Amino acid sequence: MTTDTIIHSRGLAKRFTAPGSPGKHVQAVAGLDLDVSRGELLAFLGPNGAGKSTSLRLLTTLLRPSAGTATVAGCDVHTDPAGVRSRIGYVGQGTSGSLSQRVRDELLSQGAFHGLGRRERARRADELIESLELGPFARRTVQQLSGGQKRRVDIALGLVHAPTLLFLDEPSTGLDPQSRANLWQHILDLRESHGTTVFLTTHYLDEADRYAERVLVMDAGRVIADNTAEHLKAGLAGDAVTLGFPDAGLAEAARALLGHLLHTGATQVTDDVGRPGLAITIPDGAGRLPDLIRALDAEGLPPASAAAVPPTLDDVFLSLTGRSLREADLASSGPDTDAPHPDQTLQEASRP
Ligand SMILES: Nc1ncnc2c1ncn2[C@@H]1O[C@H](COP(=O)(O)OP(=O)(O)OP(=O)(O)O)[C@@H](O)[C@H]1O
Repeated sequence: MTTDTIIHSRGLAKRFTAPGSPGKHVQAVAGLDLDVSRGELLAFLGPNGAGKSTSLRLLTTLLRPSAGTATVAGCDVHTDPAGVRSRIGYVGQGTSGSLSQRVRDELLSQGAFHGLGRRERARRADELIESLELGPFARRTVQQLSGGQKRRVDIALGLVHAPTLLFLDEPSTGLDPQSRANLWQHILDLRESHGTTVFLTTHYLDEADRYAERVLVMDAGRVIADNTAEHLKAGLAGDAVTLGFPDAGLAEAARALLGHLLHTGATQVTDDVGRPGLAITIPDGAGRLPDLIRALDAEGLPPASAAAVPPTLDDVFLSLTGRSLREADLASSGPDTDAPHPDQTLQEASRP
C-alpha cells in the first residue's frame, strides 16, 4: 500500500441470509482484493446480482463485512466507520434527498449534518449549485425536478462535505441518453477540478468503456477482470469478422481457405439476413477485410456480405464467463433478486 492508496481491501466478503429462506445463504461478495489510487475513476461492471452494490456498501461502511479487511480514505472500515463516512461521499441507487425540500435548503441541511458552519455550508451549497448547473432549479423542491436533475442533486448532496472519494451506485440508471451524457460531463468536470476519486457501478457498457479509466468486471461476487477497457478488449485478440455466402457449399469451401490463410478456425454462423456464414476473430479485422475478400474472390468464393465489428466489453464478459451480460441479467432476474432487501433502509441510514 503506498501513500497514494485511497482504498485497500483484502478478502472483503459479505454473506447474506437468503431472503425468505432461513438457513440458506447468498455469498454476495466473495473476497474483494482491491487497491485504488487517489484520483482514479473506476467502474464496477457486471450483471444484476454480481455484488457491485454490496461491494460499494461494504467500502462505505453501510454494511458490515462477514470477512476481510479494508482501509478507505485512511480509516479502517471495522474500527473507524465514522472516520470513513466523514471522508467519503456516497450516492445510492434511490433519490437520496427529501422530496419536499427545496434544492438549496436540502444542500444546507446536508452541510449541517456534516457539521459545517452556517457560512461554510452556504458557500459549499452555492459552489455545488454552480458546478452542477442547478441554479435554475435551486428554489424548486426535489420532487419538481426531472430524473437527470434529481441525480445531479444527489451527487451534489454526496459532495457537500468536499470528500476526496465519491462512491456512486448506478448514477445514470433510468436516465435518457442526453441526461446521461450531461451527468457524465458533470462527473468528469468535478473530477478535473477537484481531483476527486470516483468509484461507481454501472450496467451501461458504453459508459464503462468510454469514461472509466479502470473497469472491474464483476460476476458472482468476484472481480474477474480489472484493467482499462482498451486492455480488456485488446485481450480478446481482435475484431469479429462475419462473412455471408450464397450457399452452404461455398461457405464450407471458404472455411477451408480461411483456415489456410489465417491459421485459425472459423465458426459457422448465419449472416445478418440469414445466409450461411463464417465468423472469425482476427487482429485488425476491419483493416484486413478487403484483402480477405480479394483472396476469396480470386478462388471463386466471393462473399455475399462482410462485416468487421470491434470487440465490446460485452464480448469481454462473454469470453470470461461464457454468457453475455444481457443473458446473465436475465438469468438473475428471478422474483427473489427483484424483491427489496431487508436492509435496504441502510441507504437511508446515511442520511440526516
Ligand atoms: N440484504 C440482502 N439480503 C439478502 N441478499 C442480498 C441482500 N443484498 C443483496 N443480496 C444478494 O446479494 C447478491 C449481490 O447483490 P448486489 O445488490 O450487490 O448486486 P449488484 O451487482 O449490485 O446487482 P444490481 O446490478 O442488480 O444492482 C444478489 O444475489 C442479491 O440478491
